[in-house]
Amino acid sequence: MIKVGIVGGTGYTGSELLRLLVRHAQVEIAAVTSRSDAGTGVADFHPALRGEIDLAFTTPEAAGLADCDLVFFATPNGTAMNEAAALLEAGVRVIDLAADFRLKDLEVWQRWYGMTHAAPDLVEAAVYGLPEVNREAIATARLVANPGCYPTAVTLGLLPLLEAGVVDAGRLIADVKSGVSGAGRKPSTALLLAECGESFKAYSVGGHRHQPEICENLRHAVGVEIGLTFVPHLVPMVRGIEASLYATLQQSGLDLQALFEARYRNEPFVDVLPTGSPVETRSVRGTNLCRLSVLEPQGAGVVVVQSVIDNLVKGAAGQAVQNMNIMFGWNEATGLALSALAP
Ligand SMILES: NC(=O)C1=CN([C@@H]2O[C@H](COP(=O)(O)OP(=O)(O)OC[C@H]3O[C@@H](n4cnc5c(N)ncnc54)[C@H](OP(=O)(O)O)[C@@H]3O)[C@@H](O)[C@H]2O)C=CC1
Ligand SMILES: CC(=O)N[C@@H](CCC(=O)OP(=O)(O)O)C(=O)O
Repeated sequence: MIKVGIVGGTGYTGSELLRLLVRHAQVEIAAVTSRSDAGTGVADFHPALRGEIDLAFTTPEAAGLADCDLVFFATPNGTAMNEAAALLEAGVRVIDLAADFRLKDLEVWQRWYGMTHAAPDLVEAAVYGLPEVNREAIATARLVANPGCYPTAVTLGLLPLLEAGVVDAGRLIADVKSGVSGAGRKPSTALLLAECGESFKAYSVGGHRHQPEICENLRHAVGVEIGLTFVPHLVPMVRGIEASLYATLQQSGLDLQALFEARYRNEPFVDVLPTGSPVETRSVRGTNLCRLSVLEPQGAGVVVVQSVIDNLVKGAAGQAVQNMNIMFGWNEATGLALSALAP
């Protein structure tokens, strides 16, 4: 049994961590923080957890995080970078669900996140927590940068094509849609039902901070420069990401289905669907799965990959638990045997 702390237990990814960790056989939740709800019972705040947890939220300062074996930061960007060094020094392992340690290029990070990095030394030491690429490094990591939700869906979808060198890496397109929980629980007018319900829109078309994260992932994995047009959209649903990915094939006559099946054959959380199967977010809702489909419509030389995840699970908390399992040498799927909530 290890002791874990969760910083940010009232947010959407913190809630999802709680849902997964209360039933995790190897974990004791020792502390859950919220500055605004300190003193409130965790199960009073999250009624779905009644009978599962007997703790109250504390402030981060009073949480005794240095006594934990592992601390998850489910906090806004720019939070963990101020706290991680002291925890690591105290022997605590850290998984940050935000973007503080995701990009190795600090200049790019500072431009996109609009702040000066408080712990540049730790950026180098951090391991990007995408198990399908970095499993070995995650196993020995003290600090894991949990990937972004869009980058998880897009990277897993494009990786087999780029690793095999069969598409033009300079002209990739990711047309991606997210449910509103991707924006977090903090109130904003744009996320009111009357603003985003019965409507569908693209946003950040001119540039989104996940584009450099995806490019860095793919460049790191395959060693070639990546050109990617990434356009996110907001869909009036709560959970889920669907990524439609387009790439120009440089070879003909490929068995794309076999390529994808071979790449992910041993991956517990990537499911390559049979050709022609429906690819829908509800098939992964509440699970840690990424489901993929690959096609070359009309044999026209353009490959279309569809990738679906639950942004709060494989896109955040589930992937963080998967990383924890790897870091502590447990079966990677511990606590993650989840059925999809469909319909
Ligand atoms: N939502 C998603 O689908 C995904 C989110 N992420 C990332 O995960 C992180 C958390 O996201 P999400 O759960 O949606 O965010 P929320 O806005 O829903 O929750 C944020 C949580 O952090 C706490 N918090 C805020 N500021 C601080 C601070 N300075 N110090 C300590 N605690 C703080 C809040 O509680 P309080 O203010 O009371 O302390 C709250 O519990 C973000 O970085 C996000 O970008 C990553 C992948 C997917
Ligand atoms: C729908 C929506 O608003 N999505 C968020 C994704 C946020 C997120 O998860 O950001 P990180 O992964 O970088 O922490 C956005 O586009 O800003």
